[in-house]
Amino acid sequence: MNNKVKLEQVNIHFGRTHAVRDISMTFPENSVTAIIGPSGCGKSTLLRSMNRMHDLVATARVTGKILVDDGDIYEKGVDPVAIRRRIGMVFQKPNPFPAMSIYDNVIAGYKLNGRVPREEADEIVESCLKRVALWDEVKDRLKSSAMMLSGGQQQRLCIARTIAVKPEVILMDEPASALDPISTLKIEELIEELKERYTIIIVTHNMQQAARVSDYTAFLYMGDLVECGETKKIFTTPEEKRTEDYITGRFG
Ligand SMILES: Nc1ncnc2c1ncn2[C@@H]1O[C@H](COP(=O)(O)OP(=O)(O)OP(=O)(O)O)[C@@H](O)[C@H]1O
Repeated sequence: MNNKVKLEQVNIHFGRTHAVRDISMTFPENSVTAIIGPSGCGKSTLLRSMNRMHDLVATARVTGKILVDDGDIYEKGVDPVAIRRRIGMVFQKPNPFPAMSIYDNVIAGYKLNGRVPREEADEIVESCLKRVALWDEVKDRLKSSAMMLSGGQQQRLCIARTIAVKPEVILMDEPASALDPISTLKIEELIEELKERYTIIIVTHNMQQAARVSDYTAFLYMGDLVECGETKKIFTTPEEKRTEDYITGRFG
């Protein structure tokens, strides 16, 4: 399998805090990789480095290489906005644009490329909403505010907005942790489907969720990558004692 994203000796500092320490690993194309580990171990920090979110944080410093299709996304001259289009992000709390309708939320990012003919926009909205299994629930109220939707529906809308810009990689930061069990299940099923087209990297606190949705798992502890490999192996026969202690609930 092709490696879509490759990290080479990635270090991330916030001022004097060394949040991510010398991490090298790969993320295979069309697969789901879960990043797990106790609170504060650097999961979100690592995830955010993969679409240059730290550019917006004055104290943050990212060193090493982050390669997508072998191109370093931090290389001089690379436009971070173009990177964020290729590498989309879904956050913990659903964040639809509150003043926009359901329809406008889906097409908002795509429209940044320029004017979009009505028919093309209609097609994109319908196909993206179908792909996140929201179409049947909202097709009769596309012009209603996105804030009228439930939390789980809002999160699926945000995923529709993310895929509308045709990303290659989708980063998800605890995408279901603010949702009820049924909405969580829907998001997990959706992740399974999305990996056919995208490379997915998900941060989760929920070990069962990591075991259910991911093909590969990376375990981080205090900024270090302790172990990374096939999810089945990490959860049954991990190499490192710290991994075993964490997944069996002995700490964290
Ligand atoms: N913007 C920031 N400024 C300063 N320090 C930060 C910033 N973001 C993260 N950190 C620090 O980096 C370290 C890693 O934090 P991070 O949020 O990545 O952990 P996490 O594993 O995602 O935790 P959680 O599971 O609780 O969300 C922590 O020590 C945190 O305080």
